[in-house]
Amino acid sequence: MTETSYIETEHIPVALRPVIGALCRIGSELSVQIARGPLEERLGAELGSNADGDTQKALDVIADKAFARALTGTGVRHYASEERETVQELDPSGRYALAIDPLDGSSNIDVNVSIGTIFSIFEAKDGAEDSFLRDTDEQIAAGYLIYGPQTTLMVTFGDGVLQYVRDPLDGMFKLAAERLTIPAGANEFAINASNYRHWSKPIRAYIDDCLAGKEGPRDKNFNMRWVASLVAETHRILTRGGIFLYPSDNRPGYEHGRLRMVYECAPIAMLVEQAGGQATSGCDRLLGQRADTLHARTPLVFGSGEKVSRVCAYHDLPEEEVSALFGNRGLFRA
Ligand SMILES: O=P(O)(O)OC[C@H]1O[C@](O)(COP(=O)(O)O)[C@@H](O)[C@@H]1O
Ligand SMILES: [Mg+2]
Ligand SMILES: [Mg+2]
Repeated sequence: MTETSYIETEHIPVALRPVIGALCRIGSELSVQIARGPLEERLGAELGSNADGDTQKALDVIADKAFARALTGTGVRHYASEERETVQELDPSGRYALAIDPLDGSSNIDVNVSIGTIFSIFEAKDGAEDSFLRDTDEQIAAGYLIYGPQTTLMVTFGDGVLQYVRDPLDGMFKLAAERLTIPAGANEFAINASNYRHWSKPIRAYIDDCLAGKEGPRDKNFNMRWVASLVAETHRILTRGGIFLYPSDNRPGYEHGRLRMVYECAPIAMLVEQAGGQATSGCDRLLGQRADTLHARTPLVFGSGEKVSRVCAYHDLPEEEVSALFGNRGLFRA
């Protein structure tokens, strides 16, 4: 089988078909391994830590090596991975630079909850790092694979979001939807609320007002979700709406949040905008910003546009308003 026989290619730009095909081939293999769970050799075993100091699990390393190998010879010149300190050259004459989070949500490997792979593609520059430390608006493609009850590829080439589902009957990724848009009006927010005491006042005020529900200034009830897999949260929001926040907070090392710009936030932001939503680093549009190091972190807020703008508006409230208890927060009372 050639790489491109793993996915229906009609909507994929010709030059990128080998790259997307290779991602789907490895995604397919990983989905089988992940589905076997404990029948496999300890996928969730801790091996040590990666360049960024995060714990590295066996599956993080397996996925990284498999993607690097499969992408060699597909037109990828520069390969940047969460699991590697520096950029690796795969194909000196390749046209593309690909950044990858080979396994996202690795705390969920052992508990049978959705995990995934996130990727971002640029036209390569001569400089390895220069190919990634640039305006995120210059991405030419972005997407993720999610390994859940269904294995799905969500991808954009800058003209809307395409959804492909892996058919377990023949292992082929088949087009399930195109021009996907984030539904408006879902009353769901996703944030790791255990960090409440570390957040800034505007983030606390925003969440306080959601929690106050019908009795608060928002005058409606909300639901909260936290899967701890960015791919799973993104998939839910692309499918039924809502908002995701991983803000900066005052824990040491979290001054810029937790998530990484190059291979997590930039590709998710491109997908979200292509689906009609918004993505910011709290207030400022994320696309258009650039990372200054390969593993740099950034706060991330994304989801349906109206909700993301509201988070930004809380940052503009005067001090007495963000400090006030929700009952007294006058400006947001309808
Ligand atoms: O454990 P926390 O602080 O809630 O962080 C959860 C976040 O960390 C991540 O798992 C980080 O990704 P990795 O598993 O690739 O390191 C995200 O998927 C998720 O949104
Ligand atoms: Mg991740
Ligand atoms: Mg990861």
